[in-house]
Amino acid sequence: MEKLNNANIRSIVPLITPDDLKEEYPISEALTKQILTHRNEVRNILEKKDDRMLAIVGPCSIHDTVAALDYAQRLAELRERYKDRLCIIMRVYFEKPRTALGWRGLILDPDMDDSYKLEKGLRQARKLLLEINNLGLPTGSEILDPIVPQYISDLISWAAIGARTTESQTHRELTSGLSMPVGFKNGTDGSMDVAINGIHSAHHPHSFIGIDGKGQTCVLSTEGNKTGHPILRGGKRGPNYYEEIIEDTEELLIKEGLLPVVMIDCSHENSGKKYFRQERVMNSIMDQRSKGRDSIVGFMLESNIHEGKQCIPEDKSQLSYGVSITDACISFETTAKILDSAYKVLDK
Ligand SMILES: O=C[C@H](O)[C@H](O)COP(=O)(O)O
Ligand SMILES: C=C(OP(=O)(O)O)C(=O)O
Repeated sequence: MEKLNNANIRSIVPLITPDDLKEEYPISEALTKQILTHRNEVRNILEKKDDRMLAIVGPCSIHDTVAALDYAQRLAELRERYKDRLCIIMRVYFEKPRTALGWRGLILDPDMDDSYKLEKGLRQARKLLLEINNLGLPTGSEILDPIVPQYISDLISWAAIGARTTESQTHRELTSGLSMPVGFKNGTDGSMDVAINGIHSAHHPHSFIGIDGKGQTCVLSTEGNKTGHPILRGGKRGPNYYEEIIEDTEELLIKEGLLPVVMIDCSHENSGKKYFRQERVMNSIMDQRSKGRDSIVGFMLESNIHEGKQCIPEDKSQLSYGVSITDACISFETTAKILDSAYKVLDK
């Protein structure tokens, strides 16, 4: 007989609970204090109580945790070297929102073969976040699935809502309950109003359905998250890191009763998805900062050990080490050069 319920569901498999995963990979008291400090650093920069710039730097997506830790060790050195002018946070993206179809990220599909071993993905993600934070390096990630934060968000110091979900009620409500500062990307079409509406919505308390640490379905009632800020990532009409656009955005934010602060994503439509153009965007950002436009409080770079991107091969042993399997990235060498130049501008 034709099924009435779950007609299109192939299987339902129970998943480890957030509490059980946290027991396997616990956060120490020292790390808890460190992450609270890192989140406060980010908040202070966003509130302009600290004039350093936020630098969210790292791979478009994590697919190889060994290479990610190798990258983190290199970035941790730069964080320490430039800490008086830059607050460097590693981009540790485990979930990929897709325009249509494509690999969904390490948590959903760690083996990159549509086998969707989620429990393995969650374990790898939590373990890696602990390892990176243990280097003294804070982590930043996109929040995509509304349940996943219960498993890993205690290890994240800054988060983003992506361009494809910035208009989503679910993500705005979810953000209102998140503990770290959260940026909203402008929409894929370039619209800033969806990001501003997202920031306003997330400021407020909400109630929605979620799970607790034991995996029990619950009504979650939130306090509201007051740390929302826009992330300019360009759109269908082109880049939005130019001076006039930043000026207009500042005016819009003030009119909306928000602090005139923005973060600029050097990648995506700000670089026309040409990874090498990120350096050009950074040059403009730093030129604007040097002329006094301190509303630009941060930037994002998609960077990996080696530049470019690769397709996911059938035989995973053929993957090139330290090369992105989603958007193309600049190399670590170029990243170090860009961060050094940014530091010199800010140090004047
Ligand atoms: O940052 C990564 C990608 O831009 C995003 O996940 C969308 O990717 P897609 O357009 O290749 O699906
Ligand atoms: C998907 C991303 O960006 P956006 O939401 O701006 O496309 C990303 O930063 O990985």
